[in-house]
Amino acid sequence: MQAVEGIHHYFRRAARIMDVGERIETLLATPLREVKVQVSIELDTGEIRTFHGYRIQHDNSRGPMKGGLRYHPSITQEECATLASLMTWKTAVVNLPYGGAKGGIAVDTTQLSMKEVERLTRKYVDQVQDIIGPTRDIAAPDVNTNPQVMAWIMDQYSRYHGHSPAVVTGKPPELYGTRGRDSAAGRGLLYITREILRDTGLPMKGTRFAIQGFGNVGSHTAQLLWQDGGVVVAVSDVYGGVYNPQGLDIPGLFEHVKRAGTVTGFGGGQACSHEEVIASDCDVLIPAALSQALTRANAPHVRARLVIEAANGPTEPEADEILEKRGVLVVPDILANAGGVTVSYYEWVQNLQHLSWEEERVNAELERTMKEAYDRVAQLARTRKVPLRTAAYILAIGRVGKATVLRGI
Ligand SMILES: NC(=O)C1=CN([C@@H]2O[C@H](COP(=O)(O)OP(=O)(O)OC[C@H]3O[C@@H](n4cnc5c(N)ncnc54)[C@H](OP(=O)(O)O)[C@@H]3O)[C@@H](O)[C@H]2O)C=CC1
Ligand SMILES: O=C(O)CCC(=O)C(=O)O
Repeated sequence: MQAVEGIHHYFRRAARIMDVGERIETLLATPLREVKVQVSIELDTGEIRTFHGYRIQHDNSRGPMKGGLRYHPSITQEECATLASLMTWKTAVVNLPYGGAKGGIAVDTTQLSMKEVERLTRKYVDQVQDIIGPTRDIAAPDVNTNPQVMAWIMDQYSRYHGHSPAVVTGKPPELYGTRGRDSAAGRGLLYITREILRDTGLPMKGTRFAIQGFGNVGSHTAQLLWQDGGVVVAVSDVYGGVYNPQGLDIPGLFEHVKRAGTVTGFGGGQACSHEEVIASDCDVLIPAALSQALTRANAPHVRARLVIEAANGPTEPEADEILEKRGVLVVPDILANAGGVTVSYYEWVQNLQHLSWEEERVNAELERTMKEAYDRVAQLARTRKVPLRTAAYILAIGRVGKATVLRGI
């Protein structure tokens, strides 16, 4: 089953338990707007190259639409639409006054120079500037985009509409970005991990984590869990993985990645494959790369007691079922990785109010928001006797559905 269908499956399962009816189900599942644009740039060689860009706006009943921008060769309009819907449910789970959106460009940025990525980003903004905006749709980083890309988005949009820092979040702190956004998704995941470990009776100290993906989310997650007493036994990136049953030296690994650009070849552990990371002997598995990491083929081999979804859509429904039957508890993406968009919200609030918060305040607000969301989801899971994922969707669909009805269809 495709990632796209998988996420719709989770939505439909919860909507049917709630008995929202077929018409409301269709309304909530259908994006408000899907935009596909041509993004043509001149390469450094003078050659013209054309890429496809997307921005999908899923729902705005609870506020302006919000979601990241992904640069990846395999991104499609359908995948963007699914990820946009995931943003609607995620912002609702953490009760932010936002809807959901997602965008992307089908491009392999490893083949482009920085100047070319800048031209690509600015051209994309030229093509979507009339449908985004601080009160309409606010972009943010996702796979292969970063604070520099966000700065170009802000600059290009401002050329059309005047100074507009609030059109995008995840900007560099020197240019209206908030303190704490870079590590926010990992930090939010840390707060959720503390809660779930407490509920399952595992202490943080000594608990063994395996993390797939060592980008923004995966690397901050590894560092924060390690600082909190966790033992990170395996990590991987696109080139492969590294494993040490005694725990990887995380500061040493960071040094290595800075030099080598990959976790592979790190001397503090043994090389392992992607699948060996998934099946590694650990207590908690954290997929923090792309969707569909956990499939019906590898789910039977997962040895962790807990899966905490840092990536969006990493677990196929068949894998989800297998994990549930095997008693592996899954903390869903729309709760576990919501720290990123939560701190994006704080950045937007600061931009609108011309304020700059201290990092302590950002982290304290994030902790409160994540704990509150966890409590609501865990309580719903207990009372409804459903998995955490279904409970999170029930909470989100309830909030979005109510806002939709109150506003009037
Ligand atoms: N950035 C954010 O604020 C948020 C991101 N997310 C989600 O988290 C996930 C990761 O995003 P982010 O960290 O921002 O992205 P990055 O681009 O920063 O990092 C992605 C990481 O995944 C690795 N990777 C890619 N393919 C594979 C693979 N097949 N096996 C193992 N590792 C792989 C990459 O390796 P390499 O470096 O070698 O290319 C890189 O380490 C995505 O699903 C994203 O949607 C969710 C919430 C917020
Ligand atoms: O920070 C944001 O606005 C959204 C981040 C994102 O794309 C995500 O949570 O998947």
